[in-house]
Amino acid sequence: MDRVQFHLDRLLFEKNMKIPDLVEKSGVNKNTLYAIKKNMISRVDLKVLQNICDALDCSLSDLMSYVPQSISSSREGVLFVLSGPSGAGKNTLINSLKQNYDLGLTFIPSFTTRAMRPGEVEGNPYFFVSLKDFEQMAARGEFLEHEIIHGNYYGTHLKTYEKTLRDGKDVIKDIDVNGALNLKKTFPNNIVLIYVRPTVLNELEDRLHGRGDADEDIRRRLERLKYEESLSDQFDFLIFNDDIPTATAELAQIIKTYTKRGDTRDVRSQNRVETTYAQKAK
Ligand SMILES: Nc1ncnc2c1ncn2[C@@H]1O[C@H](COP(=O)(O)OP(=O)(O)OP(=O)(O)O)[C@@H](O)[C@H]1O
Ligand SMILES: Nc1nc2c(ncn2[C@@H]2O[C@H](COP(=O)(O)O)[C@@H](O)[C@H]2O)c(=O)[nH]1
Repeated sequence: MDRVQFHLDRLLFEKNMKIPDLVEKSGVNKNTLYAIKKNMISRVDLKVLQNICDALDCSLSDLMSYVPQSISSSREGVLFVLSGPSGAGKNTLINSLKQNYDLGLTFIPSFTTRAMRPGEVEGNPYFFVSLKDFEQMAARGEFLEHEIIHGNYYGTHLKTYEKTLRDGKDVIKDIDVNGALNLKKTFPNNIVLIYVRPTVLNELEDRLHGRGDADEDIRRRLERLKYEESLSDQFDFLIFNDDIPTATAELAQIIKTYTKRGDTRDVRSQNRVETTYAQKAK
């Protein structure tokens, strides 16, 4: 597996640029850029990296990350990742699962720079840190992956994931689409990616209003919807969260299938469930 991962795809999206724009701005060969974008390059000149970073006005840690062998080869626990548009109900389903099913899942809080919402506390669902502290943690390589989403930073804590999965514990966490797909490269054999959305996407706005989000924040969150939807077919399952108990049951069913005691922990070898609501996305 690729333990060095490039994030050029995301950076281009964020800068609203295409490969030809970057060729022009960086002077780097088109084929090299495509290979980096697809994470299909095994060696690269430092000057090339420098030119790309200059052209995108980003740091090397924005462009690429490194996953240590110790974590990339972990096969112990299974990591269930919920992604999807803001307001889809990912956290609602995780909480509903905790309350209604005893599946022995561990939830690992991420670190974020966003402000606490009413009802949230330190360590649940996040560790809330300043931008400076987050950047220092990122520079020290403490994150398995990190992303800027809706203007805030979010990061998964490498050591905690390493220990929890190595201890054989199954983990559930909501992660944005980029983070989810990056984690799939890190844990190709013991990750299940689940995309959550309401059948009618227009409902998202009402849900976010209902949650108490500010108008400006809602606008920013929904701006990402098209991008998120464009990646949904890369997920293993799609859950339509229209009715919370039904969607929770679908989620529980997927999890039970992958965590049966006595089964191999290599989730690739297990059959996937197909039900009315939880559909294999491809
Ligand atoms: N099936 C549903 N029907 C109606 N409302 C729902 C449903 N599921 C969740 N909600 C409500 O929608 C709002 C957003 O849900 P939630 O915070 O779980 O979304 P999320 O996907 O975790 O969002 P984000 O990505 O912004 O963290 C909450 O107020 C929640 O109560
Ligand atoms: N890439 C990552 N995405 C994360 C992480 N923790 C949460 N998230 C995602 O961020 C958005 C916004 O969350 P909110 O709590 O501010 O509404 C949502 O899509 C989460 O799934 C993380 O560690 N890495």
